[in-house]
Amino acid sequence: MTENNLSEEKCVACRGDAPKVSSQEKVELIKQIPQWRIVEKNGVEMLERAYEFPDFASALLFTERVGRLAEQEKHHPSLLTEWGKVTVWWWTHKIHGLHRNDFIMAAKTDSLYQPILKDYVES
Ligand SMILES: C[C@H](O)[C@H](O)[C@H]1CNC2=NC(N)=NC(=O)C2=N1
Repeated sequence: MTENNLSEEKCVACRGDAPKVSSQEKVELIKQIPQWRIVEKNGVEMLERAYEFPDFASALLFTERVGRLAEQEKHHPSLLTEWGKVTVWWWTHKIHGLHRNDFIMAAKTDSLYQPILKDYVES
């Protein structure tokens, strides 16, 4: 399996006529982000992952960093921030489904997680 280089990729500007990922692409891409699952909500396929935290402050810090990443990439998630937990959903609004960008953003989101926990342990 290729190294998880998804997190180094950049999102492409996505248009309304952009193709959704194919079933085969989904199989390959989801292998690179094994903690994520593909769910369907209101007929829209999206990527979903819940991250655990020791408290609300660290959950909020992670939320802030995911928000900053979204602004940088001009691609935005749905976020549910609770005490000790942040649930993230990625999908492409314009195509009402999954684009490669969503898998890239999920991989980038994963890379924000460990540094938060590490800082917490060391604090
Ligand atoms: C106008 C603005 O660029 C668009 O609405 C962008 C913003 N962020 C986005 N985020 C996501 N996830 N999907 C989109 O289609 C999208 N479109």
